[in-house]
Parts: sequence; structure tokens; C-alpha cells
Amino acid sequence: MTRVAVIGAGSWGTAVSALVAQNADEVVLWSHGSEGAKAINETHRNPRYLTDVELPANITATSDLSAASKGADAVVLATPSTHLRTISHELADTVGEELPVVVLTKGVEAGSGLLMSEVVADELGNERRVLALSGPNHAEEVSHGMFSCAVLASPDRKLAERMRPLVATPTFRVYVSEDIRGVETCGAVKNVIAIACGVCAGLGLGDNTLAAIMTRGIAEIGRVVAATGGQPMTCMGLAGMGDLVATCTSEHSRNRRFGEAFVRGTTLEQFERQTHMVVEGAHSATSVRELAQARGVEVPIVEGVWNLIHGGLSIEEVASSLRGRVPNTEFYGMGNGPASK
Ligand SMILES: NC(=O)C1=CN([C@@H]2O[C@H](COP(=O)(O)OP(=O)(O)OC[C@H]3O[C@@H](n4cnc5c(N)ncnc54)[C@H](O)[C@@H]3O)[C@@H](O)[C@H]2O)C=CC1
Ligand SMILES: O=C(CO)COP(=O)(O)O
Repeated sequence: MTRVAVIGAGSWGTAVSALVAQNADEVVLWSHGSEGAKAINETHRNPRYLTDVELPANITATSDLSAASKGADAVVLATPSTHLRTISHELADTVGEELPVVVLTKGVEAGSGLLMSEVVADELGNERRVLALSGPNHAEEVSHGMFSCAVLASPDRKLAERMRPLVATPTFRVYVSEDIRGVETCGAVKNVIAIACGVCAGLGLGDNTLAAIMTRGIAEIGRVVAATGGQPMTCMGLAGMGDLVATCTSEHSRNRRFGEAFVRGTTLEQFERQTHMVVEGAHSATSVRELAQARGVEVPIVEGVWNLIHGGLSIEEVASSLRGRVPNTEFYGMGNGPASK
């Protein structure tokens, strides 16, 4: 009998609970609100996210966090990054030291510069049982069984291989990686780059510009990965290049859509309120910028996105500052030289 707790009933938590339900006997999905939990139990549908997806019968929902996690054989965390520490703290009483915890959240914690698995380990202890699942995986497609690939990362390869059967399905192909730092760093930074792509698309700029932002974006991601101790090759994988392409080009990407809406005058608060969705890249713009400054890494696109959303600069001011930079050697700071000019 396998019982898995999925904490967070947004789009991704809901989609992953349906994946896990194919492999576990019982999935308990924790929803932030009691009305959402009640509706899932009564209708087998999430009333707010992925509303066209019928959830398997072995998924039940609750808004009681300890009821969700008590007796679980594994925990999957799918809350927005800004709530992850509080939720992990609240889970500490019911989640034992050895229980595997898979983190789906993408981001870097503001203030501490910690990756999401590190925030979880800080609250729950025993970092070696914490894994990260990442990749080009929009919930809207995964939940309809559209073929996708992901990477499950843990410094303990045997643990990643042991946990893979919990999330892998015939249409959700899961690779393993020992580079959890690289995988998580890629996932956080690519969301910021996607906002920049959305802004460019919203301005009507062409494919060349979008390709330039994505490619210089992966150079930025590579420098931050190198600075956080991740492996450069991870940037070429599913969590890096793969997720960057999906996020920067997909109609499902809330980060790209926010960038487009920003050009039309929509604020971050308005976008998140209207969609009930988290724009992680807007939050990561602050924390990745802090992290990069602390490590002496140049991240001009991240800096530009931060200046637009939080720094009060206009699109023209940011564009002209980016265009005014003197082009450097293409791959500087990606494990082959200094991280800044
Ligand atoms: N949507 C997707 O396709 C994917 C999302 N992710 C990541 O998964 C994480 C969760 O994103 P989504 O499931 O898309 O969420 P979402 O944006 O669809 O929904 C927002 C979530 O925030 C929760 N929430 C709101 N206030 C809260 C509070 N005070 N405490 C705890 N939770 C609260 C809501 O209940 C809901 O679960 C994010 O870090 C995202 O980057 C990763 C891969 C794919
Ligand atoms: O991380 C995600 C997809 O892998 C979700 O973020 P976006 O919705 O911005 O693409």
C-alpha cells in the first residue's frame, strides 16, 4: 500500500497528483482552501485549475495539512516558492526524517538565496532525502497525457532511481540527475528569461530577438549555475534548455504571458489576481538578482526584468541599457573564465 501526499493543488500539483495516482495506491492532495478540497472530493475535478481534467478515483483532497501528510510514504511539494518555507515548517511535525520529499517548486528564496530543496531541508532536516523534479512540463499538456520528459534530481542517484517509478508513466518520461543544484538553478532563472521574452513578444519584436534573449538567457543561466556549484552540462538538459524553450515559447507559460500583459499595462498583482496563478519569474527576478550580486555574476536580462517590474524603469530605458552593453566573449563565466567582465 503506497500513500503519497501532494501538497499544493494548483495546476502543477493537480497534474502531478494524477501522474502519481497511476503508480501509487492512494494520493492525498492538499489544497490551500477547503472549498477546493470539497469540490475535488465531490466532482473529481479541480474547480479552479485544469478544470477539464477528470482526476483518478484514488485521489482525495483535504485542506488539513497534517491529515494529508500523516502516514504518507512520500511527500510531493507543489506550492508557490513564497509559501514553501511556511508550509514545510508546518509539515515538520508529521514528516519524518527519512521520508522522501520531491520538490516541484521553482525559485530561489529571497533574502537567503537558498534553492527550493534547501529551504525544505532547512525546515524538515536531512537534505539527502530531498529531490527536485523539473523540466519542460506544462501542467495543461501533462494532465492530458501529452508526451513530456522531465528530470528527477538528487545527489543520491540510487534515491532518484528508487523514486522515479512514482512519477514516471508511459507518457511522462523521467531521467535522473545527481546535479540538484544545477537543475533547480536552471528552473528558477529560466522563468525570469521567459518574462523578458514575453515583453519582447508583446512589443512585436521578431523571432531573431526572441532567439537572442533565449540564447543570451541560457548564458546567464549557465553563469548562475556555475556560481552555485552546479554542472554546466545541466544547462543543456531538460531542466535548462528544455524548460527555457517551453517557457519562452508556449502559450501556456504564465511567465511569458505576464511579460506580454505587462507591455499592455497589467501589473504583477493584477495578473496574479486575475489568473489565480503564480508568476515565479517575477519573484525570482528579485532573488536571482540578489544571488548574482552576492556571487559577482553578471545577469543583465534578469537585471532588466527586475528593473521593469520592481525598479520603476521604463521598457525603453531597460532596452537601451541592454543594447548599450559592449558584447563580450560569448561564453564567459560558464565555468571557463570569470563570471563578470
Ligand atoms: N504550472 C505548471 O505547469 C508548472 C508549475 N511549476 C511550479 O510549481 C509551483 C506551483 O505552481 P502551480 O501548481 O502552477 O500553481 P498555480 O499558479 O497554478 O496556483 C497557485 C497555487 O498557490 C496556492 N496558494 C495560494 N496561496 C497560498 C498560500 N497562502 N499557501 C500555500 N499555497 C497557496 C494555490 O492554492 C495554488 O495551489 C511553482 O513554483 C511553479 O513554478 C513547475 C512545473 C510546471
Ligand atoms: O515551469 C513551468 C513549466 O515547466 C511553468 O512556468 P511557466 O508557466 O511560466 O512556463
